[in-house]
Amino acid sequence: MSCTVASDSSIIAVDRLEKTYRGSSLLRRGDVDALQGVSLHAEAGQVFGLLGPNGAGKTTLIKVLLGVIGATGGHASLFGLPAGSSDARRRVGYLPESLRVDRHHTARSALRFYGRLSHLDSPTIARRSDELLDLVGLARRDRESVKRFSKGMLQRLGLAQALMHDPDLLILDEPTDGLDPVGRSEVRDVIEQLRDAGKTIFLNSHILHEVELICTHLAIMAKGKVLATGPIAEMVGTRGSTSSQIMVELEFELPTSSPPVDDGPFGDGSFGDGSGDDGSGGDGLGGAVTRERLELRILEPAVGDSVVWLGDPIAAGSGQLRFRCRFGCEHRAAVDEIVDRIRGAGGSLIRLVPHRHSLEDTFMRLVREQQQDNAT
Ligand SMILES: Nc1ncnc2c1ncn2[C@@H]1O[C@H](COP(=O)(O)OP(=O)(O)OP(=O)(O)O)[C@@H](O)[C@H]1O
Repeated sequence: MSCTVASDSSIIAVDRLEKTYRGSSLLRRGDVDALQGVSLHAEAGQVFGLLGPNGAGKTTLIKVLLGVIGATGGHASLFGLPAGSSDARRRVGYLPESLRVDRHHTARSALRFYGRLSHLDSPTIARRSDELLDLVGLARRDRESVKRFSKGMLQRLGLAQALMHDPDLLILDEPTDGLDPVGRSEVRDVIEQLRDAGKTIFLNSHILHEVELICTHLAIMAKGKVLATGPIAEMVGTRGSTSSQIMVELEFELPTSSPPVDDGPFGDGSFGDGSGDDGSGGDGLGGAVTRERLELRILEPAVGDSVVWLGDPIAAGSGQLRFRCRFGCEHRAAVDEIVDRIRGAGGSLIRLVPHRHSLEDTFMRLVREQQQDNAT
């Protein structure tokens, strides 16, 4: 899944970047390798999320991109220009994790202040302020003291300040952190509008759900390393995912007239023998049903013989038992096989919903694998 080849349209290109914070013998503090060969790239129009647990190196990477600190190895560029150079910096808007706007400001006077910092002239400041206050939903509260603003409103004002000089790239440090659900959704709406307007956005977050909702592309970091990077659909989907497991939710009915497990509806009380010798290819399938319980079992070379679902009917009526189960298997053929067997036993399929892996599944697996690697 790792894909680090920069192209001509790369807005951000990071290549084997390293950053070591030097320790101090006086303070008995050792060196910290915050970035250990980080490579990633973001293209124009992407919303690129940097996801990682505390201490992963996300803020350090953003600081290097903004030129706040220098790298100790590797290379980082924005728009093909060295990260931190004034030409690159001019084309970037930045929203820090907690922007402190002086309490005496109104939203409009704050934007005037930031516009002047960006050396914009007064007519441009007035025009951009109108556009941006409208975009972030503060047009009607523009002359109110920011003292009365909620955290969400302050964050939206922060987005407006980052956009004053109409940058090509927006870098957002934890843009929804500390906001309530309403505030988060409002900030997300603004980011989505910017994405639709074609802005490139690079954001850093440890909120998995937010990243999944907003981002088109992603890098997962832990302990100074990129564990995976690519389009978000690949990170959470089944196709091309680092895990090929398919999660399936299945709802079906079986006739109640079937005898109990020892002499069940699948001939000898079970279906399949799990050996793979039953014409189901390499993926054997086993299962058993009684009036009360149904057991689905899949034998696959990758996972071995395992009971994947064992459960009670969710409803009974008019000669039918209804079951709902959710299970994971490595091969699509196994899903087809289960469906065929249910039909073959006189059952009928009500629903079959393939589930994507959640980003959390992918994230937790990668971080756990890294922890295991470090432990060995
Ligand atoms: N100025 C510094 N001096 C020494 N070590 C530092 C400094 N800044 C960060 N670190 C260390 O570098 C590592 C990466 O920190 P960084 O803040 O980049 O991670 P992060 O992913 O942004 O974490 P968080 O989500 O907690 O902000 C951590 O071990 C941190 O303690």
